[in-house]
Parts: sequence; structure tokens; C-alpha cells
Amino acid sequence: MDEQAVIQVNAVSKCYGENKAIKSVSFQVKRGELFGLIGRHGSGKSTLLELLMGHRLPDEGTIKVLGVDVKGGNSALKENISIFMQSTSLVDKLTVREALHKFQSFFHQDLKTEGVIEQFGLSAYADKEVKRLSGGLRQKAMLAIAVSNDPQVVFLDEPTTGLDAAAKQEYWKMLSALKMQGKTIIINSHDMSEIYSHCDRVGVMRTGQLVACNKPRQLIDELPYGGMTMEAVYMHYAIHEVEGGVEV
Ligand SMILES: Nc1ncnc2c1ncn2[C@@H]1O[C@H](COP(=O)(O)OP(=O)(O)OP(=O)(O)O)[C@@H](O)[C@H]1O
Repeated sequence: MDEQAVIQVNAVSKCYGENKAIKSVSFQVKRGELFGLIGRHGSGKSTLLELLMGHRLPDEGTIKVLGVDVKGGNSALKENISIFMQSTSLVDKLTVREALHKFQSFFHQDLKTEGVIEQFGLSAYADKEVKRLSGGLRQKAMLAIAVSNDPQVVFLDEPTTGLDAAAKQEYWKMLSALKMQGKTIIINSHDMSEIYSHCDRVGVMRTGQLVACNKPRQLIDELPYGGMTMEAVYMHYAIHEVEGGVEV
């Protein structure tokens, strides 16, 4: 195993009943990397993220985050990884400041809510309920909450879906700033151009398998028929080609 690996996934599988959602997936993510996961709906990206966060347990294989097996429910590990929620009924009812206070109270570190509000440019909205924020501001607030425990590893499940181009750009700027602080970020997205522009490496999921994993440029260069874009990478690896056409 690579000494610098912050995430080590080894032959991990996960079933929901009869449905094998993750099939013997192995990969590593290094400290400070921005790692993207792409794949079709239902290919297993969210399940993989949930396994990495320790929200679900693998049926087979091992996952180590920061050198600790996520199966153990280690509390020190929880202090060092992000909290990320896609569904936010709890947060929605709170103001940005209240939500940050609430989440910071779950951790033992002495964190400064006002500092986080300022860092994320949320000062003007701190007393607004999260549910009343625009899409871009809401995702900004959710990111502020996700990193409010100053984690070393940040997991983000489709945070830019539904944002307009300007909000997306601003979101990725914030992720770049977090990366500059040395944080390791794992993100999934359906937007190939943002994945190409911002991710150091990309893993492509297809029906529960990790079918390719490399730097975006290398994935493009290695396409057998000379495709030029990340979309071509997606079409080649993520779409399961079957006889007579493309599986839909
Ligand atoms: N809680 C669950 N219970 C049962 N099956 C689930 C559950 N969550 C996901 N699945 C199934 O597991 C497989 C992988 O789903 P998953 O949500 O991980 O894919 P995804 O790539 O994140 O999809 P999307 O891009 O739509 O979010 C799919 O077949 C899905 O139907």
C-alpha cells in the first residue's frame, strides 16, 4: 500500500438484497488529491461514498481512511472526515449560523463558527434559514457545514447538481481553496467538464465496478478510438455497450 494513501479500498463489495451494488472495487486516494467519481445513475457512486464515510459497511473487502478501518467506527476517524448530507430536513429549518453551531457541537475540536461563516462568504446570510437560500448559497452553506469540523478528508455527493454555471464555478473555487489547505476531496458528479477541469484523478463506475481510474487527460489519451473529451471517456467506460447498441 502507498504510504501517502489516505483512502485505501481493497476488494470491496456491497449488496442490497440480491442487488450487488459494488463489485470488488479497489483503489487508493492520496493525501491532497481531488478525486472524482463518475458513472451512470445507479452505477454505485453514492453507495461507494457511503461506504467510505462509514455510513454503510462492506459485505466483503476492507476500507481504510487515514489508516483506520472504517468498520471499527473509530471516533477519532469521525473527527477527521466530513459530514455530508444530501437530504437536509434537519438543516433546512435552521439558520446558517445555527446549523454550523449544531454540527460543530458534535465534535471535540474548538472550532470557530464565525470564522467558517467568513471563510465561505456567508456573513450576509448567516441568520437566514438554510431552506430560504438560493441553490448556490445553499450548497455553499452545506459545504461550510461539511467542513465545519476541519476534516482531513471531505466526501461530497453530487454537490453541484442543479447549480447554474456561475454557482458551479464558485463552488469549485471553494473546493480548490480546501485542496490548497491539504484536504483530500472525493466528489461525484455528472458534469464531465467540471470533472475534467478540476479533478486530479477520476474513477469511472459501471454497474458496481470501477472500470477505469486515472488522471482525466490520461483517460482521454488512452481511449482506443482517439476520443478528445471527458464525455468520450464516459461513453467508452461508463456506458455498457451490448450487442446491437447501447444498453439503456
Ligand atoms: N438504500 C438502498 N436500498 C436498496 N438499493 C439501493 C439503495 N441505494 C442504492 N441502491 C441500489 O444500488 C445501486 C447503486 O445505486 P447508487 O445510488 O449507489 O448509484 P449512483 O451511481 O450513486 O446513482 P445516482 O447517480 O443516480 O446517484 C442501484 O441499483 C440502486 O438501485
